[in-house]
Amino acid sequence: MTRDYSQLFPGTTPSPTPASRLTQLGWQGFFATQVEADALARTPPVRVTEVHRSGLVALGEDIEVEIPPRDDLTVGDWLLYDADSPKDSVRLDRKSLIQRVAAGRLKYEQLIAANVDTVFITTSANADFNIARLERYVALCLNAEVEPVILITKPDLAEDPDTFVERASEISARVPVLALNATAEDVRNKLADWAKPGRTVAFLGSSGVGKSTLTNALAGTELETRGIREDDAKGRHTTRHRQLYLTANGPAVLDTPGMRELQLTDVAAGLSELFEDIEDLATRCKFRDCAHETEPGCAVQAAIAEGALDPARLERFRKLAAEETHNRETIAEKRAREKGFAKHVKRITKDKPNRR
Ligand SMILES: Nc1nc2c(ncn2[C@@H]2O[C@H](COP(=O)(O)OP(=O)(O)OP(=O)(O)O)[C@@H](O)[C@H]2O)c(=O)[nH]1
Ligand SMILES: [Zn+2]
Repeated sequence: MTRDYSQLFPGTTPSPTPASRLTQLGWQGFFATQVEADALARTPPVRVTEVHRSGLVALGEDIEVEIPPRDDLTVGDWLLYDADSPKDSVRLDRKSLIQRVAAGRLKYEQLIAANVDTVFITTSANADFNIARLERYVALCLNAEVEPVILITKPDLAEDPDTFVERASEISARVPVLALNATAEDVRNKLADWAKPGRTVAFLGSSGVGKSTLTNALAGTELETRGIREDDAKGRHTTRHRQLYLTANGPAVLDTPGMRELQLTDVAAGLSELFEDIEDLATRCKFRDCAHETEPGCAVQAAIAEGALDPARLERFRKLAAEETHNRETIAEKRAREKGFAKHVKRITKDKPNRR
């Protein structure tokens, strides 16, 4: 089976509507430029749409394949599928990667999703609205190299929806904020700047804020239903959804349980980006190790005194930074332990090649 993938390279005319299966899957120039055309024909690109303990499901232009379990892969990854040896399919470089710290005594990083373009951080214009949580999500997105957009749902039920938009807009000038009724007709139009064919989006937010309603609105009646299947392996009858939905003329929509409970891990870069105003101020403190508390010559406290910095924002920055440091240290300890163990294993399995 040889296919011509040349039309998938950037700079060529886009395929006629409806979008090709690969475009629906979120195939982009970023990935195409990583591979020679003949390699694409030999080992066609497939995208991981589901991860199970028993293996991965991946879809391509006209193939659906299963790949043995690999802990270096996650939903959204692009692979060059090797039909002769599926486990050796090569992963293409990621455009973005969302991770979390798994809960439990031993914290470890868990890959949540790869190659998401836009995360719609979703909250409602009601008691769910919480600036600190929004900041946490924004930092997480920036760190993952994902573009964050804040959506404020249920404006139709709020007395003064504009105040929520104003408050969310203060988080960062580079994060767009939109109020939208998730149950209204114009959802696709309002999200059209980000939710287009060839792109991958996800919704992040608390239960009940409208994530499913928005997902359905984007998918419309064109929701890819072949992904829904029955699983009665445990004698129970539950409907499970594919974790990556394809839409005929819209984006790929990622909907995984893992997206729901995200904590901070290794997001130092995202935090610096989000709180760059405070970091800028801190460079002007008299002492390099200033804790911005009662030190003389503290530029951060001076800004608070002048009313230029909200003390609550400094507090939130401290809390997020402390959480990030704690998570990073716990992971570093665990890695050090694992490394010791890995060395030990390597010594006894010396002749076996190590895939990672
Ligand atoms: N009036 C109004 N109702 C909304 C809006 N957004 C969501 N709802 C309603 O709120 C309820 C919860 O919406 P869901 O889409 O199920 O919320 P969710 O975020 O997917 O919730 P989980 O699946 O628990 O994570 C539904 O009854 C929606 O119709 C909105 O903007 N306006
Ligand atoms: Zn200071």
